[in-house]
Amino acid sequence: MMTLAIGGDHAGYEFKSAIIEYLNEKGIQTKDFGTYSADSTDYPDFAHPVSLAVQNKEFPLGILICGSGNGVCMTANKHQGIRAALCWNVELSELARKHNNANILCLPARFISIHLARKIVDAFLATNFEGGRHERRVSKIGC
Ligand SMILES: O=C(CO)[C@H](O)[C@H](O)[C@H](O)COP(=O)(O)O
Repeated sequence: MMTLAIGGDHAGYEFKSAIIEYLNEKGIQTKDFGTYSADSTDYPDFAHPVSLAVQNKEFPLGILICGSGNGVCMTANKHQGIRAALCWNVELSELARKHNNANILCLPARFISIHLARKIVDAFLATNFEGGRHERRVSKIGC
């Protein structure tokens, strides 16, 4: 059974709770790296641990959430082997997996609905890397 790493700051707290519940109902386990309340926090404090855990192959994929999604995405992409993608619709989520072999999904909690966030997560988990020409391009990213 798959286990995912998930984390986010105060702006992502409600979404994180809802996504964890949604995934657990589907039989997908999660390791919650925090934050654990809506009190103000700093997104790197959660984005770094999630990224490290995925980088170290403790988890195949991760989900990070903050207000815009940009802060967690920038932080995650500092890690070797991490390809974090900021996705605000289903098509971007599919493309992030198909073409970029993204291993961390970043969500902008202040700009999308939780309903859409669930669909974006579904797409991310259901889509595989296509390889082929994209393999060459991803390898040229050099991470
Ligand atoms: O979006 C974010 C970082 O990219 C954060 O979640 C915050 O929303 C953003 O930094 C604004 O901070 P605030 O303390 O919630 O006003």
